[in-house]
Amino acid sequence: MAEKTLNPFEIVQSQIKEACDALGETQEVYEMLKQPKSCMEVAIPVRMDNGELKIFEGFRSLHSDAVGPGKGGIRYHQNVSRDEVKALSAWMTFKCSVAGIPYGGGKGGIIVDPREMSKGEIERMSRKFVELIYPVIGEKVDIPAPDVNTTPEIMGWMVDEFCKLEGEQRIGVFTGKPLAIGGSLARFEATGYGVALMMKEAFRVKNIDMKGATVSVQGFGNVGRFAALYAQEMGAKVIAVSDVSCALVNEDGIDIAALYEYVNIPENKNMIKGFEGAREYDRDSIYDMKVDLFAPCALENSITSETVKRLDAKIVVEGANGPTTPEADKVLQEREILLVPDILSNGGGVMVSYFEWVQNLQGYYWSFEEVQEKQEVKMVNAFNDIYKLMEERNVTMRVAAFMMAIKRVADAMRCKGWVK
Ligand SMILES: NC(=O)C1=CN([C@@H]2O[C@H](COP(=O)(O)OP(=O)(O)OC[C@H]3O[C@@H](n4cnc5c(N)ncnc54)[C@H](OP(=O)(O)O)[C@@H]3O)[C@@H](O)[C@H]2O)C=CC1
Ligand SMILES: O=C(O)CCC(=O)C(=O)O
Repeated sequence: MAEKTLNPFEIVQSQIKEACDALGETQEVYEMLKQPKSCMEVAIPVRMDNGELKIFEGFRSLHSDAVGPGKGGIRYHQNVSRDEVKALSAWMTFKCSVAGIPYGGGKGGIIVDPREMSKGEIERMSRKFVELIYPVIGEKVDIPAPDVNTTPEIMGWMVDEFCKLEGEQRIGVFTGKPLAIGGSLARFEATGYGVALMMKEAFRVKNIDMKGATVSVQGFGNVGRFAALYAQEMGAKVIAVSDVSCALVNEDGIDIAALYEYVNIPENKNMIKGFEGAREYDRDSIYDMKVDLFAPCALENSITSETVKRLDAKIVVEGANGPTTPEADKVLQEREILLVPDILSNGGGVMVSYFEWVQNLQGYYWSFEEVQEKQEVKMVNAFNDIYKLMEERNVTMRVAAFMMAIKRVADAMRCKGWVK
């Protein structure tokens, strides 16, 4: 039977409800958290290269600013919707809370397939989007960053546009910027590096030696490729990866560094298809790999009540936001597969975005090693705290992460007198 809903906003609401119930939280807290504080919708006019005027639909949602300014990426994708952006902004609130950084949650998105646009068109659209959401973003208001199909280069255009409107340098308003204009070392690698750190912790608690442990990774974008690279560096054998073009399989381990170079060759269009060091299958074959650990690093609703039947793994570490549906969550729990939830495992990106913002505000910059060391300490501590709570309360790791996150946000709302 098909699942009742794959709407990410309904999914995040059910996750909030479950954690509020487990915490014995008040109805007021649930009511405050179950929807964003605001969600701006904009129509973005863009003059295309052929002279035609096209209007794109965009959103910026601020879920909560109880703990601090909103924080979260901007996504360019044809399947972006208002509900998706609202859900992603809520996950950001809880992710920042789990990471222990002083932010609330925000997220933006434009309904667009950037593959069909020239670089000039993407730049004009990005600048116009900033002009339109200018009233609701700011260094101490809501701080965007990259997400699916958005890059440091795009952040560079956006921060330039914002500073023009502001009339002064306010570079902390966007993170994930190029290094030359205030980006942080180790931000580009941060989300995938964090996913690999969480793989290491999950192997440790499951008593599996990471050296030689088998891993499959869905998605070979910013998150997937660095998760695979660092996992390999930590000793794991990455036997399968996929993107929209195909799945690649090599039981002896794929040479991820070589694949990384391959996708960066311009004629390969950022896709893994055609790489010679592995066999090629259709992209969804990634679900059929027998592995110790599966890392979904693409989009929402990857592990559903259908695809979960195909998984043969002991651990799932979520690199993407919202890759597992609630029904699939239950099946993983019944099968005693350890799931390290997105709001913990992909929190490395926003954590290093926070470090970038701190460096911008103080005008003093750290080394690559310093950033990664700080990231590792914070993420490993968060893993241990959540794992302990999971054991104490006999809940899943996802529920434990939401419980920890919601408690911190609820405490902040109480201190401000917003809820009882
Ligand atoms: N970037 C960041 O810092 C953070 C990102 N995230 C989340 O991680 C996920 C990935 O983001 P990011 O890596 O930045 O995005 P990218 O756009 O860089 O990469 C997305 C990847 O997913 C692939 N993909 C899309 N659909 C499928 C599919 N059906 N099967 C297999 N692969 C697929 C894309 O393939 P192709 O390129 O061929 O289209 C691409 O390789 C998202 O959920 C995002 O919200 C979470 C935290 C931080
Ligand atoms: O780096 C950031 O601020 C946000 C990254 C993001 O969008 C996410 O974690 O989903």
